[in-house]
Amino acid sequence: MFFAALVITITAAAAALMLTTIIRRLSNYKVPGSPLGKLSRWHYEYIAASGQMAHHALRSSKGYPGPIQQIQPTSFSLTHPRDIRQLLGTPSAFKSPYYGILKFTSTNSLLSTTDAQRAGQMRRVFNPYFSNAYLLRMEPLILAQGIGKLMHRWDRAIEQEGGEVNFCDAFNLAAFSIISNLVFGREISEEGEEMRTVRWMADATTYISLRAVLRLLPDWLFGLFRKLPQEQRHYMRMRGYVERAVEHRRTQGEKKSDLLQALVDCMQPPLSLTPEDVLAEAFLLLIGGIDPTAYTLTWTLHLLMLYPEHLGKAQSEVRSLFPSQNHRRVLGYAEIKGKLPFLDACILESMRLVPVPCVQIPRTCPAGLRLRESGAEVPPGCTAFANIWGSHHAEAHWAEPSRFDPMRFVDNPRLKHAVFAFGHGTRLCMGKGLAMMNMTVILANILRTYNLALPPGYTFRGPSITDKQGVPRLMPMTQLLTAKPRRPDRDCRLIIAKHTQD
Ligand code: HEM
Repeated sequence: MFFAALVITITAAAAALMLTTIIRRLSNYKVPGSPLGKLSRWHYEYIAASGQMAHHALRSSKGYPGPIQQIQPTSFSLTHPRDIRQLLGTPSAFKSPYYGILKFTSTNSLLSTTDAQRAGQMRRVFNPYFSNAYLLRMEPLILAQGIGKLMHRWDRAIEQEGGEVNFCDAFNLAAFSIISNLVFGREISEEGEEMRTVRWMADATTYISLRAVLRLLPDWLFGLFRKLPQEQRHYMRMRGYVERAVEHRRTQGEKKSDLLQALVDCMQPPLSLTPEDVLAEAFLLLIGGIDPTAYTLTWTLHLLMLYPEHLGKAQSEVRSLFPSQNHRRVLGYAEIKGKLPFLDACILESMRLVPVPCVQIPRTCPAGLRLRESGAEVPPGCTAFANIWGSHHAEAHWAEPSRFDPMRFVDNPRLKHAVFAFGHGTRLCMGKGLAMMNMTVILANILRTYNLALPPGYTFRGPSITDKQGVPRLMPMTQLLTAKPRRPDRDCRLIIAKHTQD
């Protein structure tokens, strides 16, 4: 009797506690949001781990329920560009512990650290190597390794293979060559070797991305997915590549003046980085430097191919300013910077439509952060996600958001401040200048030199070329940490021919 009463009392108490928690959570913070998300953090973790973050961010911005939404019991998502700028521009809104999933090795890098002091120190170490002056000095190397080698291969493909090329592979290879020479002072020399390295790199980033999103799941579930033999093997190869570069630099007598040397020098006081710390930073430069640049280029060229009117316009712009009497001369950044407004707009519009490396950028909120647009005060210690994908597609901010329309930036240059593909504020991407230089130079030279056509039997869209709104459909995408084409072997092919008349 006594035990029965005890069990009933405990059960009733537990039920009452659960009910109060549910009611408290649902009525918590008077902002819109899905009840599931308000009740439990697992709903959103599942969305992230299943690669649906972009889809979810998009869905949450459709119909625009307002500038702020609750996505977890203590997490909010911000969609208005002004609120995003305010959040990312607030120095005391530190990176949230979510960044822990972005550890490339066993220690934190600049990207994953939530320690603002350590981040400040590392940014000061990196800064001189991303300055305009340094990049201009290194331009001959960047051009030779990137567009120079790419055009050499494409010219050969015209002569030997009927002009069929894969632009996704070409951009990965170009980005890899530039970073391995600029950062590590190393060449990937033989032709066969180059393509194999690029495949290892793609597998390594898949492994890192999967490991990152699976870390959102409970440990036991992560354990089940841990075995990805090929991806893991290739991750280890790339790790070996970075380790050997660091080790070689540490042990060789001669000092160089590059990023790797700057990192190796940090092993001395005052920073006293451990070898694992140096490895983590070097790995960040490799992966952060290659993946986003190569895939932003891939999406931009894909979009230009889907919209022939914009392709034609971009080609005319570069060809009329820089006639191609001498095909062998590669256009450099100093020559074209600021002179190709339409091409600049195409790159920006592509980064708006597909902001490759970021869906949501999370920050831990400090006390007293009142958002100007929503008027909400996010409770201190809670996570606020800058919903980049959602903001870039919100109908409240963009006319026909799913359409690739570079003219929107030509007509209204101020709109560029609402594009956050490189982040914003104190933790803005360090490689923005290098990436813009690479992307502009590569695209301008391709558009000037080659005529581009889709190969026969180019079928990713199946029977319907456009979506319900009449907008050309993008090739299928895999969205883990970065947005990549799902079938680059099928969907990133082009037939190229040399352009001969201006
Ligand atoms: C189109 C190309 C690129 C895009 C779209 C891009 C985008 C981003 C984004 C969104 C972040 C994170 C911002 C945040 O978490 O708040 C970031 C961070 C970073 N990126 Fe990039 N990135 C690109 C190319 C590069 C390149 C070429 C490098 C250098 C080799 C680079 C180095 C870094 C570094 C070091 C950070 C960490 C900065 C910090 O946490 O303070 N990125 N990038």
